[in-house]
Amino acid sequence: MGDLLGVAVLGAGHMGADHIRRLDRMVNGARVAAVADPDAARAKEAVAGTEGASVHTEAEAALDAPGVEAVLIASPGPAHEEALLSAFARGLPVLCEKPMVPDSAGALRVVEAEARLGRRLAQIGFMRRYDTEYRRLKALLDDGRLGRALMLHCVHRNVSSPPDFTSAMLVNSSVSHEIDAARWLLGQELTAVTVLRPRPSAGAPQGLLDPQFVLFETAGGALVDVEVFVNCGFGYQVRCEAVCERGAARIGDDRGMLVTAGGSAGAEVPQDYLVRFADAYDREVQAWVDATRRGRVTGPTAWDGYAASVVAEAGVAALESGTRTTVDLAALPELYAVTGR
Ligand SMILES: NC(=O)c1ccc[n+]([C@@H]2O[C@H](COP(=O)([O-])OP(=O)(O)OC[C@H]3O[C@@H](n4cnc5c(N)ncnc54)[C@H](O)[C@@H]3O)[C@@H](O)[C@H]2O)c1
Ligand SMILES: O[C@H]1[C@H](O)[C@@H](O)[C@H](O)[C@@H](O)[C@H]1O
Repeated sequence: MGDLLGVAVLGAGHMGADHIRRLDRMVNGARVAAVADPDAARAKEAVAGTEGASVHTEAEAALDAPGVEAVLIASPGPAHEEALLSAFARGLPVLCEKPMVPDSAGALRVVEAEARLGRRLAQIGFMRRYDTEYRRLKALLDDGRLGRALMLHCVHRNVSSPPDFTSAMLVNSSVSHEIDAARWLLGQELTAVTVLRPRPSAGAPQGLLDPQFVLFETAGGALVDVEVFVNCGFGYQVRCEAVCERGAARIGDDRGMLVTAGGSAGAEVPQDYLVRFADAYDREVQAWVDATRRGRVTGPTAWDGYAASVVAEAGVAALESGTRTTVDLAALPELYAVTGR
């Protein structure tokens, strides 16, 4: 390994371009060695000002480019399985954006491929685990002061959804974060899901079932509810309140700069995830680079990515059928039992 970890970034869209900037300017110990995007112009624009990065239209070409020692996958979810398996075949450590693989059969193939290697190579991009407020909530729940957690009340609002966003994606793209956060905060698997929906907002694109109300049951008897509203129009808001036996704790209240002017006072509300979770993404990528340089893999596992896909798939089935749907996970491979969550 050189002085700086050479990273190939696959996908130079919203997230990919932000991660390229982060690797180039924010994170210590890494450099962008190659970028792949079928849209070459987008890839070139994303690396403008970045020294020494080769540009490719094929992911495989970027993985084989000189100086590549690790991979950051930021292509759309359906492209992740092939990219992960290609990285595994080359023994390259990977940071893969969520969802790891949107369909659970593909996600299981990734888990099985890594289990066959007998060592972890993948960290999954559930960045909320690196957010300061989420980490404080996790520490509070773990120390037991409030007793057992009984319920999580979650809110996940986006200003607007991208043009190709579907009703299923409210569950398998947006709520995938709450699925992972709930599993992590509670240390329990999610076992069943029900999705209710009020009348769609007039502010949502025609035909999009937005908002939705998602209710999860957990193996330990807790309940997790999520209001997901991806065309709320007013701000990017992610909240979570844990209700425990001896107290409650809430994170995600908008406590940005308070502006007083013209006879009123108001807090700023972030407009997107790149602002709200900027620090979390920085810490996530720095932790990945640091661990990779030490020959280690930490953070959310491929099993966590698989579990999120299975729960999300049950959620989409529940949305479509209007009925409570149970979650059926495969057996946990030894690799993840040992590395734990
Ligand atoms: N962690 C988060 O909060 C967060 C936020 C946004 C997006 N994401 C995830 O990041 C990923 C990318 O999302 P986005 O919003 O940047 O999408 P995007 O559409 O803005 O960008 C995706 C890019 O990937 C390119 N691409 C398509 N197929 C490819 C392939 N096979 N190999 C390489 N590049 C390919 C596209 O041309 C496009 O430039 C998705 O998995 C998404 O769910 C995560
Ligand atoms: O892909 C994005 C991303 O994961 C964001 O964090 C989430 O808020 C959005 O709803 C989702 O569409």
